[in-house]
Amino acid sequence: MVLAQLGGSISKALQRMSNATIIDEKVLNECLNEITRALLQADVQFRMVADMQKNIKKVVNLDDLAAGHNKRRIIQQAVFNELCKMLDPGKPSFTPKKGKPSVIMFVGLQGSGKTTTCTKYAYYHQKKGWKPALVCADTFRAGAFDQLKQNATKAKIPFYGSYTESDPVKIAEEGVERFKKESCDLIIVDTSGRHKQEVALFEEMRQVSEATKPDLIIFVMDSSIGQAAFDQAQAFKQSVSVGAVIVTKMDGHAKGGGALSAVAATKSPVIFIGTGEHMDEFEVFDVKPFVSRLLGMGDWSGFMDKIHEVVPTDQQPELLQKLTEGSFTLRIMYEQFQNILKMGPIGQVFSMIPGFSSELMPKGREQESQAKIKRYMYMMDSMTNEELDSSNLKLMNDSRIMRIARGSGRPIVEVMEMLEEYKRLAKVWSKMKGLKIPKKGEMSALSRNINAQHMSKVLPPQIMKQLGGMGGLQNLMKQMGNMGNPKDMMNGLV
Ligand SMILES: Nc1nc2c(ncn2[C@@H]2O[C@H](COP(=O)(O)OP(=O)(O)OP(=O)(O)O)[C@@H](O)[C@H]2O)c(=O)[nH]1
Repeated sequence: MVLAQLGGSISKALQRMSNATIIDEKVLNECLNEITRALLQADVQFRMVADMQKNIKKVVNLDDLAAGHNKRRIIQQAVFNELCKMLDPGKPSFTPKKGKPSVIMFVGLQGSGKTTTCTKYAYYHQKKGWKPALVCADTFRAGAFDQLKQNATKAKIPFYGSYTESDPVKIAEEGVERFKKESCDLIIVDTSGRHKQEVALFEEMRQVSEATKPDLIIFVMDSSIGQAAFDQAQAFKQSVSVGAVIVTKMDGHAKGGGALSAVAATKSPVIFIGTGEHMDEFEVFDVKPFVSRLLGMGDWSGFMDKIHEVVPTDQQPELLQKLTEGSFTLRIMYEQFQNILKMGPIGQVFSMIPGFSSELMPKGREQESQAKIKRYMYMMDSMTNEELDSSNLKLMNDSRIMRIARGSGRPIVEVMEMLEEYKRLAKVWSKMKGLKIPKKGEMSALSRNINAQHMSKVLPPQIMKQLGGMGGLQNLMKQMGNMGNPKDMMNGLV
């Protein structure tokens, strides 16, 4: 994975520092120098690295460190924040609205993966119910139109282009106009790839932009781009108003630091990343989880943030009590997963089991979700009885998490995800006040003790609507009567 080496080097530097008995200025400097070297070796721009070092020094107060605070955590947090800052311009990009026509123009260097990414972007939105269309305004590269046509046909997305017209501005204008008339809500314009020295091509890009008045210009960038990245990206930004970035080929082994610099140069957020050549190898990008993974922290900060959200003693005493009483343990979650897998992928039923709502089993993605549940179960297979029977997440310290990841052969971030899921479920269950929580092999207790009031609290609103509100739910539960397990609950539904 791109940037993995950089992440590894930074983590090592932090580890070495935290092994020191006393963290004084010398130790901190050594650590920061090591991080600086790693960033430079990964092709991050010098000025950015220097700024980052200065900023970290500003926020890390050595007196605090001497007072026995968790040094590693403080410095790690500062490094984490700086890396996030590098990738996060602090303002979101334009977000198109379904049903309302938006023109999205793609620009980027030759071979950056622009044409592929245009189709991935269209396909991603099409799956979510949008009506996308593709316009090929790349008249520079022979074969560009054929490539777009082929991709678009495969994904059943309407496209527009020409074999004879050589003016990209004309094609772009015509295409946009046509798809607006056809009520497409996402009109994607692919332009020719260019290099910053190609003045004429930059001028052409400006003209396409002026003619089509895009709502958003996306700069597509190959993650393997090296030191030249910053200047290249800046050249694009200066010519047209780039509003978002997509980084491609994140599945490769390139150093990737250049991509970090280029993102900073455009001052625009990364919105997606490309992770392969196939149409669906495309992911929404989030800065914090990305940097966490980069530093080998898992999504630790998000996880801790959420724990604090969920378990602050003063704000949610009831939840804390539930969690610490052991009412919903990881073992119970494991058993619930077993039940789900036994039942097979039958969408709607999952919403009938408290907490196992559409979030875990999104409709249409049951197979994928099943695989995820299985992975969670492998991880739980690597847990000790103490861990499975405890509902105190504080028990799950770094070394336990690492051990579970190693034992199950899964990345740390997935263990964090699984614990995150547990936390979500524990939260839902805590709302089931007064309900007898099923013990091992006692799933039937759930359906005997549950009442419509409890159920309505945990069912997603759309399911409640489908059931006909509270009245419908009460009827359904009456019908279910003494049915002993969730499978029977399902029979009442389908
Ligand atoms: N591994 C991998 N390959 C990718 C990814 N995105 C694109 N590619 C490949 O990169 C190559 C170039 O992609 P194109 O889409 O043709 O690039 P382009 O930027 O449109 O090229 P120009 O029109 O010359 O500017 C193709 O072989 C793609 O399959 C990705 O996320 N991962």
